[in-house]
Amino acid sequence: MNAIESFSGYGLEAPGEALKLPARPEPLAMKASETALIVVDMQNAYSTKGGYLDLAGFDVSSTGPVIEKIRQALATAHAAGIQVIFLQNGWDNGYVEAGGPGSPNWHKSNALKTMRKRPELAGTLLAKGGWDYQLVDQLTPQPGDIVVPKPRYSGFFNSHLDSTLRARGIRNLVFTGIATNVCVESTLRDGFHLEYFGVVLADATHQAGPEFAQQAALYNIETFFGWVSNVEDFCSTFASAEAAVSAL
Ligand SMILES: NC(=O)N/C=C\C(=O)O
Repeated sequence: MNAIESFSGYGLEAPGEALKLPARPEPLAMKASETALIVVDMQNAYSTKGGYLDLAGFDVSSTGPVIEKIRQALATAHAAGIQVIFLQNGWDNGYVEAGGPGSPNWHKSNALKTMRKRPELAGTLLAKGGWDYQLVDQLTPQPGDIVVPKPRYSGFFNSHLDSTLRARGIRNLVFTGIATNVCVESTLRDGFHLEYFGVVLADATHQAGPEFAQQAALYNIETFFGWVSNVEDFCSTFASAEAAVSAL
């Protein structure tokens, strides 16, 4: 019996059968009705040439397969009745939400730093309404999906993510998106401290920076904050929930 199997719930029994997702360091039992698929920041900024990460000098040349893996995970989540949540990172076009010099974000954000270094880019990176901020065309939210804007790396800060999840009785968060070592890991870590069970689908994520950053993030998650699985196992595990939903 793993940690989740021994948990008795909120007092209200969530519908559906608990399925066992193969994961490291051990399988995880989850009900589709208590699970959300979180798609982290799949915006032009993070996965498209000419977007913020590319302009700031990060390699985005191998994000294509990640988009495809996320599409597969989304198809399974939709069919299985798993709530899909898209996180979308950025700020108002006046950058008030980014914080001024009194905020560490103003000093550390490579988007803000890149715009300060290259004034011709001012107002273009991660600004609401702009191309850079938009979700990539291949991953358009479907009816019923929820988009949660966020102004910091962690999806739990200055956002409605926590209340959105709690209101739906969701306690398992399945993570995909970019970047594994920044917004994915930050959100999963904060989720851990808020008592959510976080699992990352490694092949549906990509790091910002060298490959060792991906490995380090996955190591941290597997060892300290959550679980690591992959898209194939996610899809085959929830195929039976899919069958149950289509039989309704
Ligand atoms: N989505 C992310 O992981 N973002 C990483 C860096 C940034 O937003 O500056």
